[in-house]
Amino acid sequence: MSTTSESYLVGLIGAGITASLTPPMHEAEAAHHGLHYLYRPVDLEAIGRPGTDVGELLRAGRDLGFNAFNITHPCKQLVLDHLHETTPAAAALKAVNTVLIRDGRFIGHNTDQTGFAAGLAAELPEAPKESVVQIGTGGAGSAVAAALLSQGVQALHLFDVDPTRAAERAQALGQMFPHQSVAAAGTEELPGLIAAADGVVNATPVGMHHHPGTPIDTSLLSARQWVADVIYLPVDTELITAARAAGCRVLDGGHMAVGQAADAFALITGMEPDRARMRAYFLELLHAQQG
Ligand SMILES: NC(=O)C1=CN([C@@H]2O[C@H](COP(=O)(O)OP(=O)(O)OC[C@H]3O[C@@H](n4cnc5c(N)ncnc54)[C@H](O)[C@@H]3O)[C@@H](O)[C@H]2O)C=CC1
Ligand SMILES: O=C1C[C@@](O)(C(=O)O)C[C@@H](O)[C@@H]1O
Repeated sequence: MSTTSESYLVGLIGAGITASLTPPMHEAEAAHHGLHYLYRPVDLEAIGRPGTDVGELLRAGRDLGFNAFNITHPCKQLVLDHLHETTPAAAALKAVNTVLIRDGRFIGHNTDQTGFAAGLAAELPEAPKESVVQIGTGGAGSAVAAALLSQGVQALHLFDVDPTRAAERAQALGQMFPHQSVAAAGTEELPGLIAAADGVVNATPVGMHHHPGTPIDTSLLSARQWVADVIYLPVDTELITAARAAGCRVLDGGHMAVGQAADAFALITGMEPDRARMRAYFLELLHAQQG
């Protein structure tokens, strides 16, 4: 038996997340810390609820004794209206993926941003950051762009097949980071920007198992550059593989997946997780899932 002060009850609210690897990552790390910790996916598709029910589900979770929730697609923006407090970074991004429940109040954080930033700092600590090109400016891309700027990228060039989205993101991020340069890039200037950049980041779905290919012409890459991907299905995307072959340093998408989970775990428990151990377990889970 355990009381609410001795155990943790956590959930993930989102659509199509029943097979997510985040719940087992949290539970395995908690076991290493000797914690009673249960983490349940609350799959909107499985329970037939729309994303707009996220506030109702949060309040039900609070009443049932949950300590925290991760929040994912399609609720990262919808949840904002239901929070009592939001960190300045998450408020600026207008996206929350972690809600702590403290004294009945909901406090929103964004560990997608901090998780990507932590992976970049740990894996590519010496990476030059004068100029970076990021492809894709959707949900994950917004958090990644803010992470890149928070890590000191001086000039960030954003490209998206939806140029309006890239322009809006560039403007919003420019306001968040007024001392750095953020600009939307056009199709014609992209090859030149990629060839000249210190780093190239993919935040599109291109490269996933069901969406093969690379989002850029990889012949533009050279050994002095670093390349990051957000995709982790597979971990070794065509982009990461081509970048490695060109001699580039790489950051695969598994680092963001583990980083967001590790940062949420730290916020929920107040304990520092062993990130290398979480990464090793994550890779084990991925391999098992792929048979
Ligand atoms: N590692 C992690 O923890 C996470 C990884 N992801 C990955 O991020 C990927 C993107 O997810 P979201 O941002 O949620 O999707 P999204 O649909 O919100 O954004 C994708 C963006 O990429 C753009 N895009 C698509 N193809 C493009 C191309 N060829 N060139 C330029 N832009 C292109 C779209 O117009 C859109 O703006 C997912 O496929 C997933 O694999 C997502 C969340 C967390
Ligand atoms: O978007 C994601 C991915 C996720 O939903 C998952 O299933 O691993 C977990 C969320 O915390 C994170 O923000």
